[in-house]
Order: sequence, then C-alpha cells, then structure tokens
Amino acid sequence: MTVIAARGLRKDFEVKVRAGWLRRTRRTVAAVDGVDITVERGEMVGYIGPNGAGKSTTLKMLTGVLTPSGGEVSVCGLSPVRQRTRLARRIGVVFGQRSQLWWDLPLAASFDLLRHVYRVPPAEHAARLRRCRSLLDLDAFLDTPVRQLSLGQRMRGELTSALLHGPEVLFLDEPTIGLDVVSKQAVRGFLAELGAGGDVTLMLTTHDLADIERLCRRLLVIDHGRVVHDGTIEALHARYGSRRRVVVELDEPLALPPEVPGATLVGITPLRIEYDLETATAGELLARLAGLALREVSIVEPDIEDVVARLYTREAVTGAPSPTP
Ligand SMILES: Nc1ncnc2c1ncn2[C@@H]1O[C@H](COP(=O)(O)OP(=O)(O)OP(=O)(O)O)[C@@H](O)[C@H]1O
Repeated sequence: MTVIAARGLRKDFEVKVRAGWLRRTRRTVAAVDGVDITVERGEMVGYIGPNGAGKSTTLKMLTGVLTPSGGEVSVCGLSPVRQRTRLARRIGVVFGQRSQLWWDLPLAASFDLLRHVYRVPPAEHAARLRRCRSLLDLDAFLDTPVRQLSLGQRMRGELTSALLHGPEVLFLDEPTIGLDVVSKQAVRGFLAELGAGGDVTLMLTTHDLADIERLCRRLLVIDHGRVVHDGTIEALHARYGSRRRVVVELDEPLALPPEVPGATLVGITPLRIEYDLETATAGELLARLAGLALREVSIVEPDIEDVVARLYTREAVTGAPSPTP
C-alpha cells in the first residue's frame, strides 16, 4: 500500500537579490523542482542531499507545513495542506532543530498534554509511553523541564512525543544532529526497532550517513531540487563503481603478486597485497592465492561516504538524473 505519493512536486521561493549598490530585484528559486516519490507502507527511506538541496522543503510539503507551488502530493491518502488536521493524527514529525514540546513544562507533562491534544485513549498512551521510556531511557529526566534538557535528552523526548498518538508515517528531519555517540546509538536502535515491525513507514533526512546505513534499505538523493538517485545503497555503489577491497597479509615476503582476472592490484608491500574486486568474487581471488603463505585476509566494504561525496560532486557538474534501478 502506497503511503507517500508525490508527482512533479515543486516549491518555488521568491527571494530578493542585490542588483547593484542599492538595487534589489526578485528572483525565483526552485527549492524543489519536480520531485516524484512513492513510498510503500513499512519502508524506511533515507532522504539525503547536500546543503540547500531541498530536503527540508520536501518534508514540509509532505507534512502540510508548506503549500506546493506545483505537482500532486498525498500522504496516507490525504492532501497534506487541505487535510492537515486529519493528517496530523496519522503522521509523526520530528524536525531536529525545532521542538514540539512545551519548553517550561516537565517532559512528562508535555506527554500528558499531547494525549489530550490527539485524544489518545489512556491505555494506548500508557503502553506507547512505557515502550519509549524503556527503549529511549527516559526515566532519569521525565520530571525535568524541557528547557533544562540536553540536546540528546530532548531529542529522545521529541521522538516519544511524535509517536504517542500511534502514527503510521514518521518524518524525521535530522534526528541525530548534534547528538553524542551514545545518544545517536540509542536513537538509531530505537528507530530500527520501530521500523522492524513493518507497520510504521519512516522517511528521514540526515547528513550522517551512518543513520542511513543502520536504518534505510532505500536511499533517495536530491540535488538542486531534483531526485538524482532512488534505489538501494548497493545500487548506488554499483552505479559509482565502488569496489570491495581484499587485503591479504603474508607470512613471507613476496616479490611479484599474482595477477588475478577480474581483480585489480591496488597496493603492494612485501608482506601485504591489496586487490579491488571488479568481476571476481573473494573466493575466486583466494583460490588464485592459495599457494602463498597467507597470514590474514580481510574484506573491506566500500565506504558510503566516498560514494555519496562523488555523487554530490559529479551530479552537480553533469546535472544528469540517475536511472531508477
Ligand atoms: N523560506 C524560504 N525562502 C526562500 N528560500 C528558501 C526558503 N526555505 C528554503 N529556501 C531555499 O530553498 C533551497 C532548499 O532549502 P532546504 O532547506 O529545503 O534544503 P535542505 O536540503 O534541507 O538543506 P540543509 O541540508 O542545509 O538543511 C535552498 O536554496 C534554500 O535557501
């Protein structure tokens, strides 16, 4: 079942630009420039792109905060702007930089208020809160006013507040921004558990690619307001020619490493050789090296940071959209 559907989604902003010492003229910026997105129920989708690419603007249109300049959009079968109140009951939203908690109230009181705002039956609210308390470790600061919480504590509170009404879709804009390593792990673990159930659909923007690796099978990359990749992380690696690397440590020095069809020799020292796998498998490579005095063999997976950096720069130059895998 499709829960998020956008066709030709656009958002233009009018901005004033300097046109001389004192003169300013208006210019239209296409923040989102004809985006198509289809997300099925239970998917966990990472939405990434360089600064200013249009991620937040897209999420704002999907959640009814901004009215699109063009295109069609529906979330849970509803029109986000026209049916914003109905939609609010079916989605949860966390914008990392902004709070939906009451600043002067203790966290627990904010949660209680949200129960009334969304008219959640007390038993359901209590069950969801219990789960969040244990998975996000909230108990130590439930009675602390929100203004006194650390960023990591507040973020855990924000996630809880977005979930207490039992949303079908969760939109997260930079959910781990500024968090320490432990809080990041807690938040990722929590979201992974949430997604594993298959009932909640999750769409998140992030600049931390570890979020994506941990949570999302599918990756949407946006640049200059257009989707330039829609597919799995593996498809992204394949498209950019990422290679797995096999590192072989030897017991005895080797003068001339063997040539292996389908693999490229990329590093040689007397006791260590490295190959990038092109078409050969790791097994085929090792079979070729069987006669050598092998000490250790390790396989290094391609780094998503590298491939995404290449995608951001290359697409910026060519502007070429990717084929959908
Ligand atoms: N209210 C606004 N008025 C004018 N321009 C805007 C407005 N909001 C966003 N923009 C512009 O639209 C473009 C996309 O912005 P957006 O915030 O969606 O990017 P982003 O991908 O979320 O970036 P970041 O990773 O930096 O958060 C940028 O060029 C930005 O300057």
